Amino acid sequence: MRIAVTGAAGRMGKTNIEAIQATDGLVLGAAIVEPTSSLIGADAGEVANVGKLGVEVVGSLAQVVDDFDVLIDFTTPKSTLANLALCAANGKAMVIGTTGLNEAERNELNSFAEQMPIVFASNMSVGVNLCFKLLADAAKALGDDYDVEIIEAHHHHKVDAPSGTALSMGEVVADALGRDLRQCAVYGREGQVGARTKEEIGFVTIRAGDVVGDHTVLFATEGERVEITHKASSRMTFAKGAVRAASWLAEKENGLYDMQDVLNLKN
Ligand SMILES: NC(=O)C1=CN([C@@H]2O[C@H](COP(=O)(O)OP(=O)(O)OC[C@H]3O[C@@H](n4cnc5c(N)ncnc54)[C@H](OP(=O)(O)O)[C@@H]3O)[C@@H](O)[C@H]2O)C=CC1
Ligand SMILES: O=C(O)C1=N[C@H](C(=O)O)C[C@H](O)C1
Repeated sequence: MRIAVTGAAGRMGKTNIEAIQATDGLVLGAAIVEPTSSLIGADAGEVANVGKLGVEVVGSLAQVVDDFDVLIDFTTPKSTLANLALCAANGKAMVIGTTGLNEAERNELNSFAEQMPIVFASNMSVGVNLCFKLLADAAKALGDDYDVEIIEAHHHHKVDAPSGTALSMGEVVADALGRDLRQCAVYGREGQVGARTKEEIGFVTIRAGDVVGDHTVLFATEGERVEITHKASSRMTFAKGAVRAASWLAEKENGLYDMQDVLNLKN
């Protein structure tokens, strides 16, 4: 299977190329960077520090549309939507890890899934996807007596907040408790905000140094606290998930899938 990687010079793009290179049955078909990038023409393997791969970095996905079967895209919401349009028009599948999409952008992504198979997940790691399951169980067992707060930490380059994973965790917990996250989320607190309401789900964002990605969901009541924590120490955990999703997508029907589908964690 031939895989294309957009954002090929980014933190995840480079790691995805490394993971493709290390996976039997997958080959890098194309590597795409921004049209203004000085890396256009370079060897994609050299950009990703895995040695020459004989794939020239290009500045436009349209230019290489015949060179791949599945696109792995970890870029920006605007770039992801443009790439979706091109892949839908050309019968390609996509694995999308981009976070920070607003509601309208999410809806647009969802509608592309009628025309093509898509795996879209805020976090491709096995551990976080297991945590989603544990969180639903914990929220159902603990119920409304426990305050829920979600704390996430990432490196100082990250541009969206809260992280996509923190928001997904919030959605899982809110669903399990019969709440609508859009109504009960509280993003940071400052000043005379008043006492906490029972319903709210609070989000705390830390941006510092080179933290790859830490997430904790805290359930607290009088007398005890339960914390479910995941810590990523290497981006390779996300890249391995992305290439696993790309292989899994082969022969899949059009539709929107997530990593729970890929990992068979839904039951
Ligand atoms: N789902 C998951 O498991 C994970 C998701 N992520 C998400 O992935 C995204 C990327 O993260 P990260 O790699 O750290 O970010 P980076 O900024 O390192 O990489 C993004 C890359 O996309 C490139 N890009 C932007 N627009 C275009 C375009 N129009 N065409 C081609 N390339 C483009 C950027 O190029 P330039 O630098 O030239 O602007 C950059 O190289 C984020 O949304 C992040 O939250 C990250 C890790 C795991
Ligand atoms: O930007 C990152 O780095 C990460 N982004 C994803 C998110 O927003 O949840 C996943 C991971 O935590 C790393």
